[in-house]
Amino acid sequence: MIKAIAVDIDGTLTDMNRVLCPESLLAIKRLFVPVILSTGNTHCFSRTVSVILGTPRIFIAENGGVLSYSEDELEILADQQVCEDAFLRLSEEFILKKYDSSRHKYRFTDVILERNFDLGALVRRADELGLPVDIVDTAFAVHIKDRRVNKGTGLTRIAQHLNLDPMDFAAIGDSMSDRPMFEVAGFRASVGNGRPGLKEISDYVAKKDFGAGFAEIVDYMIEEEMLSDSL
Ligand SMILES: O=C(O)COP(=O)(O)O
Ligand SMILES: [Mg+2]
Repeated sequence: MIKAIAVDIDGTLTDMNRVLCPESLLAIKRLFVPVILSTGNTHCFSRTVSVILGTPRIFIAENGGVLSYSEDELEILADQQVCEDAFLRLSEEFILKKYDSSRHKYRFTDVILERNFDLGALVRRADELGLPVDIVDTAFAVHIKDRRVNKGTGLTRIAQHLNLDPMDFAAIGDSMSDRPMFEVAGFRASVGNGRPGLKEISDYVAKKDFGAGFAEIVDYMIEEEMLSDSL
């Protein structure tokens, strides 16, 4: 039985403009298991989203670099300096622009870039140089992140905190940054707009995109009686 849900924000609960889909809110209201947000966004953004959606203050931010356990308890699990060093090294060869650099001060563990360069070439070069980072494209931004964390390590730690097993979770998402949490969860579902590399390891692929796809997945799990009614 599924005892909790880990859900991505951008491209899963929102549309491509990062606007919340009304279907997402209605679907969250239909759910009777905890909904844990799992996102590449900052902890401040994620916290605000959790307030307006009415989900727990337990969530995964910065792709597992930052975890929140309560209103005021954060855990920082990655080293932003390794990402800054990688950014500087790669900037010697590529014209890279930090995404929304004025708001970068709210990020604790990664560096995010605008998607205005040859991503494949950047990833290859980072590998050649042996930089200790992952470069992940979420379709919204490109993240340079500490290799030691991802949404899967985040989900494993959050599950421990809740006295659950990661297999007790359903994971729902759209991009390759969701793949590590799909690899540890007990049930995985992609929205229709999800990346092929995520869909291929999904147990259920929604026909619909964005929030309508998320709602379709929630309805499927309820109809199939996959959700536990006691935590
Ligand atoms: O931070 C991003 O680039 C995308 O965020 P997401 O993980 O909620 O899709
Ligand atoms: Mg996403």
